[in-house]
Parts: sequence; structure tokens; C-alpha cells
Amino acid sequence: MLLVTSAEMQTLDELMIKKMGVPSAALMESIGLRVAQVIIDLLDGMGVHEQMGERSNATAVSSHVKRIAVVVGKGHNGADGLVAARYLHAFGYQVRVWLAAPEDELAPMTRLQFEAYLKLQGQLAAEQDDLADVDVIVDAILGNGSKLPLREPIKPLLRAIRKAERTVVAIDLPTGLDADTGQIDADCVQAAITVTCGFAKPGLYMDPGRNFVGRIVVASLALPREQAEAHGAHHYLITPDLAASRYRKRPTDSHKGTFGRVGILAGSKGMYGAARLAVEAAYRAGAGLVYYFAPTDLSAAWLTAFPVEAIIKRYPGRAGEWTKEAIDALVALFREVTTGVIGPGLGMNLRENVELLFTLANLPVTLVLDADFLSVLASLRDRGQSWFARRSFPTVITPHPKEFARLLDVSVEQVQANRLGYAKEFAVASNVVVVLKGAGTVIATPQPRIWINQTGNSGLATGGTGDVLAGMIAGLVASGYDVQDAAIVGVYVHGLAAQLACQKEQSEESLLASDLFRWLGTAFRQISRAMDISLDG
Ligand SMILES: NC(=O)C1=CN([C@@H]2O[C@H](COP(=O)(O)OP(=O)(O)OC[C@H]3O[C@@H](n4cnc5c(N)ncnc54)[C@H](O)[C@@H]3O)[C@@H](O)[C@H]2O)[C@@H](O)CC1
Ligand SMILES: [K+]
Repeated sequence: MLLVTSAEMQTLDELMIKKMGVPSAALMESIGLRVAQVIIDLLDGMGVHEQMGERSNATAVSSHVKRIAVVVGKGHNGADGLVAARYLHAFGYQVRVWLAAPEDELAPMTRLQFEAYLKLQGQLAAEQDDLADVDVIVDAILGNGSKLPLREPIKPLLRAIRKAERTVVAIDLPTGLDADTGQIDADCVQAAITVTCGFAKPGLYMDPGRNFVGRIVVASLALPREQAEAHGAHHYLITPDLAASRYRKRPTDSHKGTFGRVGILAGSKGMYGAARLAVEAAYRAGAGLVYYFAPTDLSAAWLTAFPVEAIIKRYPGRAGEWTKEAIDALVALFREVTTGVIGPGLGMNLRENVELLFTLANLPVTLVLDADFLSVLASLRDRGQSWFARRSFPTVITPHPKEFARLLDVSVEQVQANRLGYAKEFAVASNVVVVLKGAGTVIATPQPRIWINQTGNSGLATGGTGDVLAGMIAGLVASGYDVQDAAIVGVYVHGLAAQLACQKEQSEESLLASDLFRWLGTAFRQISRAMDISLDG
């Protein structure tokens, strides 16, 4: 599903009004009517009407008519609220408008809507009215034109809304939520439903904001998605349909050569579990063959922990001691595969041999870089920029926020406050696909295009799940996906497997990374079936 940032939505509003000739007031009318309809449905669900069939008859709303408070800001979000108030009043509901700003500060369009509402005998809240006495509060205070932090005098009003503990329907976004980042003000409105205007905004799906939006209804402005994309919109939510559309059915006339070979350089003393997880994950995501590159000193006892399907290829030397001989051997081994994973549990010693480190940049295969290897690159003077500049084959990096913060030389808090922005910036500057992990994993490509994932749960916040994800993405690439789709499908299926595991046999506390393997099959079947359905339909 297409998501549109605050600035993009402003451009699209302008496009509709100035180029397409749809009057601004007509757009507001359609949004306000949609909000009114959503509220009527909500009240139906709350048992407000005596008989369902009476809805169309304005005078037939039940005698215990419910009360609706519409809290109106001075901008166009307030204008949408006033249109909704006008319809709800006409349909016979008891509506009271609360102005969040002095009347003489209303924007011209908002003022016109305010006057129309009053001329039709719409009522304002009286001094003694209490928001706690209504059934539904409509948050039409701030929308897409707002930027955090919130200014007075809005904050006391938001606290009054919270204290009232009523059902809130927010127009466009809950006041106090940043449309682009999902960051919130401490007094952010907690909505039960958000009716968002035109297209959904990324912040509605990102932490912590996504916990404040309730159910999302997209009120269309009749602008086709392709037009929005042609005018620069490039953010997407990975919905089940989107994931299914990227799923590739495996050809029937296939053999193990069809699905490529993954080579994995991972593990060090005490950390071979990371390598083992990546190996199995690459197989479970569909790779034809998975090679594990092991130093000669790795004991045979350890290797028995690896899946029997793993092909063990030795390189000379001891774990963590990077010699020219070891790297030369690895370069030759990587020539035998189509896709590589470098990093899980690998340790940091490579940073001491920059020349050998740069040799790996020339590997003529798609690489998935994770964990320690990213920290090694971040420790370079230019934080890996010249290493990435050397790559001539596709590269995917799968950092968690701390690893990404090191690569960017910013704080983890800065990364988390602007996940989309940093992921995009790095993907473009370094020509890599960034998979920024954490709740709501973000995928950014150099084009740039950005996706937000919704699957997964807190069970994934445990050691080893990142190694599984890196292995899966490599397995998908090896079996024929391009890096972008491998990241989308890998991230989606990985999160879905965590959800399935927690529904069926584990909990978010008890989930282990290795539990995911049992559920990858079910997760893949879900998106492959969804694809069949969408093809048939
Ligand atoms: N342009 C149009 O014709 C359309 C606008 N629409 C509605 O208009 C909204 C956007 O309208 P606006 O651009 O007027 O913006 P808003 O109504 O979101 O807010 C703008 C007002 O809020 C104030 N403000 C901004 N940040 C603040 C802060 N941190 N603290 C306190 N006050 C702050 C500004 O001074 C300004 O007066 C959308 O959210 C949507 O609801 C929709 O009806 C679609 C069509
Ligand atoms: K709002």
C-alpha cells in the first residue's frame, strides 16, 4: 500500500486543486462526509440506533441520541471537522463544536466552514460543557500541516481529551503524532479510529505512533496511486497482498542448481551458533546449496551441530586470524557461490587488516552483510563508504539500530527518531539495500524506494533472529529473487513466522531464533496461497 509523507501529501493536494481543478472545498466535503459516515457506523456498533434501518431518516435516530464533540483547530484539519459536524448535525445527532483557537484566527476556508455550520443551526460547546459527557470526540485539531513539538494552548486541550476517556475519531492523524516518523508528543491523542486523508502516512505505521491511531480508514481523494507515484511518492507498507505479489513460485522443472549456492562466512570462537542459524535459514528460504566456510581449526565436534545438508568448505588458518592465505582461499571459495553472507558472529578482528577487508569488497557475488562485519566497516575512518563504493555487485545490509547508528556516526536515538530518513539516505549514498531491523523493519533501496514491515513481535528481540534473517535474504537471492524482493519477502516471512510460532506453541517471552524454522513453511505457504488467490481473482 502506498504511503505518502506530509510534504508529498501537500504537493498532491496542490496537484488536485491547481492542476486537476478539483476545488479545495470539494476535497474537504468528501473527507468530512467520510468522517461522518465512519462515526455513524461506529455509533451503530455501539448500539446507538434503535433500528438499523432508521439511519437514513435523520429524525429517527433513537431518543438517547449520542453526543459528539468535534474539536476544531484553526487550519484545514479543523475545516474537515466542521464539514463532518455539519453532516452529523443534519443527520440528527447532538453535535457540539469546540474551537481549539480563537475564532478570528481560523484559516479562511475553515472560517467559511464554521460560518456554514452556524448558519445551519450547528451548536458550539457552552462554557459548562464537559468533554467527558459525550460519546465520541472528533479530533480535528491538527493534521498534516502540523510539526512537533506542539505549541500551547493546544496541550491542555489534549490533556482534557485524554482525561475524558471517550472514543476518539481522529481526522488525518491523531493530534501530536508526526506523519513522517511516528514520533509523538507526550500529550498525543489516543484514537480509536483514524480517518486519514488521501493516502495513509508512514507515521501511522511506525512506533510509537502506531499505538495511537487505532483502526485506519483511508478516505480517498480520487487521485490514482500511479499519479501519486509519478509525483514522487515512494513509501510503501508491506501488506499481505504486497508480500504475496513479490513471492516467486518455484518452477516445476527445477533442480538444485536452479536455486543457486549461498556461501556463508560467519562465526568465531563461542559464536558458531550464529553461523549455524544463517546456514539453516538460507536453506529454509529456498537456496539450492549452502556452503559454510570454516577455518581449519574449527573442530569436527562443532560441525556436527550444523544441518547435515550444509556443505563444509575449509579455509586455512584459525578463527579470527585473518591472513592473506585465508582471504585468498575465501575469495576462491566465494567464486563457487552466487550469493554470500558475511558477518553473523564473525568477531571484529578483520578491522585490523584493512587491506584484506577491502579484498572482500571485490567479491563478484551479491552480498548480505550483517552484525560484526557491519561494525568492522563502521570502524573504518570513512565508516565504510569507500568499501561500499568498491562494490560492483548488489549489496544488502541488515543492521539493527545500534549497528546502523555506528555506520552513520549518529546516536541510536537519532536513528530511531527518523528510521525512514536515515535508511533512505544511506541506501542512496552507498548504493545498497538497507534492511533496518527493529519493530517495523524498514527496507530502503537506492532508487529510492522505502517499505515498512508490519509482521513480527517482541519475541524477535532475542539473540540469533538477525542471523536467521540474513540467511533467509541470501537464500531468497540465490533462488532467483532480486535483492529488493528478497528483502521484502524475507522480512515479511521472518516476522510472520514469529507471529505463527507465538500463536501456536511459543510466547513472545519463550521464542528462540531456531523456533522460527518450524514456522517458515507455514509463513511461505500463506503468501504463496495469497498469490494464487490474487491471480485467480
Ligand atoms: N488542502 C486541502 O484542501 C485539503 C486539506 N485537508 C485537510 O487539511 C489538513 C492540513 O491542513 P493545514 O495545512 O491547514 O494544516 P493543519 O490543519 O494540520 O494545521 C495547521 C495549523 O496548525 C498550526 N500548527 C502547526 N503546528 C503546530 C504545533 N506544533 N502546535 C500548535 N499548532 C500548530 C499552524 O499554525 C496552522 O494554523 C489535512 O490534515 C486534512 O485534514 C483535506 O481536507 C484534504 C484537502
Ligand atoms: K487530527
